[in-house]
Amino acid sequence: LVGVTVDKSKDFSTWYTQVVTKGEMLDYYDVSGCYILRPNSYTVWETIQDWFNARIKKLGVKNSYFPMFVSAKVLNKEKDHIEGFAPEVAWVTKAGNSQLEEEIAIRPTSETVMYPYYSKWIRSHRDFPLKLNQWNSVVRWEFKHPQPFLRTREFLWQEGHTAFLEKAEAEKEVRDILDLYAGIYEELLAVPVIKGKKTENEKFAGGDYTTTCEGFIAATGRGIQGATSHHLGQNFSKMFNISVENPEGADKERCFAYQNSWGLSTRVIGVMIMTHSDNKGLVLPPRVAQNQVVVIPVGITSKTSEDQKKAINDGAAEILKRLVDSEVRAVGDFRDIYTPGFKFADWELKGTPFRLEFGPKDLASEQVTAVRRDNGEKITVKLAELETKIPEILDDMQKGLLDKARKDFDEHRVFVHEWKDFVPTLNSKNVIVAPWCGDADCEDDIKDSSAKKNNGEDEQVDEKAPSMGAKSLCIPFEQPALKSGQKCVKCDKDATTYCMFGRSY
Ligand SMILES: O=C1CCCN[C@@H]1CCCn1cnc2cc(F)c(Cl)cc2c1=O
Ligand SMILES: [Mg+2]
Repeated sequence: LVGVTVDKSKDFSTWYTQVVTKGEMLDYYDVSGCYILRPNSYTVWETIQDWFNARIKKLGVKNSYFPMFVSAKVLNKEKDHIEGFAPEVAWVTKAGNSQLEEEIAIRPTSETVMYPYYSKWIRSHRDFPLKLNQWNSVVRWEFKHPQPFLRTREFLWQEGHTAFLEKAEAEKEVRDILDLYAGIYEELLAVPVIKGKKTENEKFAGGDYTTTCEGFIAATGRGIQGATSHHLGQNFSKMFNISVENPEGADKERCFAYQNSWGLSTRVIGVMIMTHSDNKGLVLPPRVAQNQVVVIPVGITSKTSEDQKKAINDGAAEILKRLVDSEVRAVGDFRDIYTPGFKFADWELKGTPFRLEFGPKDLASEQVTAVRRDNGEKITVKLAELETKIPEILDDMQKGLLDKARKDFDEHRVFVHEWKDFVPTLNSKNVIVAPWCGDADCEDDIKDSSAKKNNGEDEQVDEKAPSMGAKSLCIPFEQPALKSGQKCVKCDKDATTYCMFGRSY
C-alpha cells in the first residue's frame, strides 16, 4: 500500500491529487476537466442532498427537472450577461454524422431554460410564489487548470430559482437559503464560512446583489467561494416577461416578479477535503463519512491459539453487529491476508473517522480501543457502553474538526488598516479584513497592487508562487464599526465598510 508521499504544507497540489485518488473519492477521466465521483464522495453529496431537501421543502421549494439543452436563440436571449461567459459554453453541433440545423448549448446554468416557463405558468398574482429547485449537472468549458471538485468542466450542483410578488419576501429568502448553505458547511462538512455580500465587481452581473458563503483553505491561505444566493430584482422578469396584472386593479401597472437564484455545487467536497485531510490521507467528518467506524481484530499472531483467535474474531463481529444495529455506519476488516498495521494505514487513507481495535487485552477487559482519525487519540470504551459512547465520540470528533478549522480561519483572517501591511500579511497565508472606500476602481487597484509579478507563467497551478492579487471576497455581514474618519486601506478616501480580501480559487 503506497499512501500519500508528499507533505500537505510543501506540495499542496500533488498532496491534494493523492488524497482524493488514494482516498477513493474520485478518479481521473479521459476528458480533461471531468472526473468520476466514487462512493466515498458521492455519499457526501447524498448526505448534503438529504439535509438540504428536507429544509428547502419546509420553505415551500419543490424539486423539478428541466432539459440540459438550450437552443442558441434561447441562450442568447440574455446577451448582456452571457457575453462574458460565451467562451465557456459547450455546444452540440451534430448528431451521428449529420450537422444539426441549429447548434444546441449544454446548460451552464438554467435561467434561460426555466424562465420562459415561469412566464408561461405565472398568469396571476395567485400563482406566486413559484419556488423550484433542480439537482443536476452543468457544463462550463473553463480553460483555467481544472482541479478535482474545485474547478471541473461538468459539476453537480443544485440551482434554486424562485419568483415572488413582493421584493421583501424575495429578499428574506435570499438570506434563509444562505443560512442553509452555512449550515451545510458547518453542520455537515465541519467547515467554517463567513457570510457576506459580493461587491459590485464580483457579484453575478445579471442580478441585483449576490450574497455568499466564503471559505478559507489554510494550507494555501486562499479564500474560496462556497455557495451563492442572489437577489435578481426584476432584471430577469422584465427580460422574460414574468408579470401579472396588478392585484390592486387592472388600471395599475403590471407587476413584474422579484426573483432569486441560489446554487451550491460539489466544490464543497473539495473544500472539506482540503480543510481536514492530512499527510496520512483523507479525513472525513463523521456526519458525512460513508463508514464512520471500522472494527479491526488485532493481536492475532501465529502463536495465538485457535480458541483465542475465534474469540477475538467473534468478539469483533459482535461489536460490529451492535454498532450497525444502533445506526452507526460501521464496517469490519477481517481480511486475514493483511496485517493490522496495513489495515490501519488503508482505512486512514480512506478517511474513516474511527477504527476500533479489538485484541486479547480488550477481550479480557471487555472493552475496545477506539482510535480517532484526526488526532490519533486513543479512547477505551467499555463494551457495556458501546451504544452510548461511540455516537458520543463521533460527535466529539465532528465538533473538534469544526473548532480546529474555525480557529485556523480566525487566526488567518487578519485586520489590516494600512497599505504597508497589506501585501506582507497576504503573503503569510492570510486573508485580510480591511476598511474600504467601496470604489470599484480602488478594488481593482488593490488587486493589481497585491499581485506578485509572476514569471509570465500561465495560471499558477501550485500555490507556492501565488502570482495573483487579492480579490474582494465579500463584505461580511458581521463586522466591527468603522472608526470615525477611518480611511480606505488603499486610497485616501473615507472608508465606507470593512471588506474581506484574499487570493482565491
Ligand atoms: O450562481 C447561480 C446560482 C444558481 C443559478 N445561476 C446563478 C447565476 C449563474 C451565473 N453564471 C455562471 N456561469 C455562467 C456560464 C455560462 F456559460 C453562462 Cl451562458 C452563464 C453563466 C451564468 O449566468
Ligand atoms: Mg465561472
